[in-house]
This record gives sequence, structure tokens and C-alpha cells, in this order.
Amino acid sequence: MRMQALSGPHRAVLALGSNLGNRRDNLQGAIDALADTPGIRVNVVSPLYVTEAVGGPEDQPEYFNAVVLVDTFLSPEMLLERANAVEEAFQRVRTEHWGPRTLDVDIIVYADKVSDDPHLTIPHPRAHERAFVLAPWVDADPAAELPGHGRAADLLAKLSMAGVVRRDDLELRLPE
Ligand SMILES: Nc1ncnc2c1ncn2[C@@H]1O[C@H](COP(=O)(O)OP(=O)(O)OP(=O)(O)O)[C@@H](O)[C@H]1O
Ligand SMILES: Nc1nc2c(c(=O)[nH]1)N=C(CO)CN2
Repeated sequence: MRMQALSGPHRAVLALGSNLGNRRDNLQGAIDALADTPGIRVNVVSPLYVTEAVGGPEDQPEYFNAVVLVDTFLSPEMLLERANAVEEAFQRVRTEHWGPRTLDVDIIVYADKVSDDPHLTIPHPRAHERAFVLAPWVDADPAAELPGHGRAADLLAKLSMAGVVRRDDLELRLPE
């Protein structure tokens, strides 16, 4: 068995999205499952945003989006594996590219790592142009930086907020 030394903890930012089923419960379930993972500590849960679907088929339901800030001892690859396992646990149905899904978990940044590996691109290749990622992230961490792109708040200021609505009445919890 290949042994790997633990390193870290490393800060990472995960973006959550759901536009099928009970979207709030799906996001909260993802947060709880991530927090239950040995080697992941969820430090901050952003406000929840209701957002118009970007791309994909027309007439998709709106997304619920949020961001979590974590500290992790998992490597980026292990974190992606765990993110994919959490998606599977929610029986994500992946029929169409950018089509509706019960749960999507993306790695936005991992420490200050930059990688263009298509299996795991860090920072996430579309995060800098997505208000549905940047808005909750900036709420959770106003000083956030996207390596290679600059401050998340500056990137967000250049984007339209049309169809991106913060919903403080739909709260997500930080698990105890
Ligand atoms: N930073 C990343 N976070 C999550 N998945 C990534 C990342 N970089 C590359 N991937 C790869 O992308 C693959 C496809 O992801 P997925 O089908 O969820 O894309 P999507 O969510 O539909 O679109 P988008 O990537 O635009 O959010 C994953 O299996 C994963 O290997
Ligand atoms: N509003 C919104 N649109 C999307 C989203 C998302 O999470 N929110 N995710 C996508 C693919 O990951 C494609 N489009």
C-alpha cells in the first residue's frame, strides 16, 4: 500500500449547487456530509443564493448556490473524490451537459495551488466569471483571492447580478 504523509491543513473553497428536488435540503445535506468527513473541517457556510441557471437547456429550474470554506488534510485529488462521492450520495442524475442536477460540488480553490489538469483544474476554470460562485464566496470571505485572477470582490464587481438573489430567509447551518 502506498503511504502518503499528511500535510496541512490547507484552506479550500467549495461551491455547491442544486436545481432539482429539495434544493435547500440538498445543500445542507452536502454541508453535513462534508463536515462528517475525516480530514475536512467546515469553517464557514455562506449565505444561500437563488440564481438563474447559466448555460444548459432552457427552462431549467433556478439553482440554489452556496460556498463553504474548509480546512482540509485531504490532497486536492482526495477532496475531489470526496466531493464526487457526496454528489453520488444525492443520486445526482447527470443526463445533459450543464443540465439540471440534485447536487454539484466544485472545488474553487485549494491553498494557492494552480493546476490545468482537466481532471482537476484549480482554480475552477469558470469561477472568475460566475456571480453565483463569487457572490456567496465574497460574503463568506470579503478578502478572498482567486489565484491568477485577483480579488474575488473585484471580479464580482465586473459581473451582472441579474438573476443572482441572496436569500437570508433560507439559512444554511454550520454543523456543530
Ligand atoms: N475544480 C474542479 N472541481 C470539480 N470538478 C472538476 C474540477 N476541475 C475539473 N473537474 C472535473 O470536471 C468533471 C465534470 O464535472 P461536472 O460534470 O460536475 O461539470 P459541471 O458541474 O456540469 O460543469 P462546471 O465544471 O462548469 O461546473 C469532474 O468529474 C471533475 O473530474
Ligand atoms: N445559476 C447556476 N447556473 C449553473 C450552475 C450553478 O451552480 N448555478 N452550475 C452549472 C454547472 O456546474 C451550470 N450553470
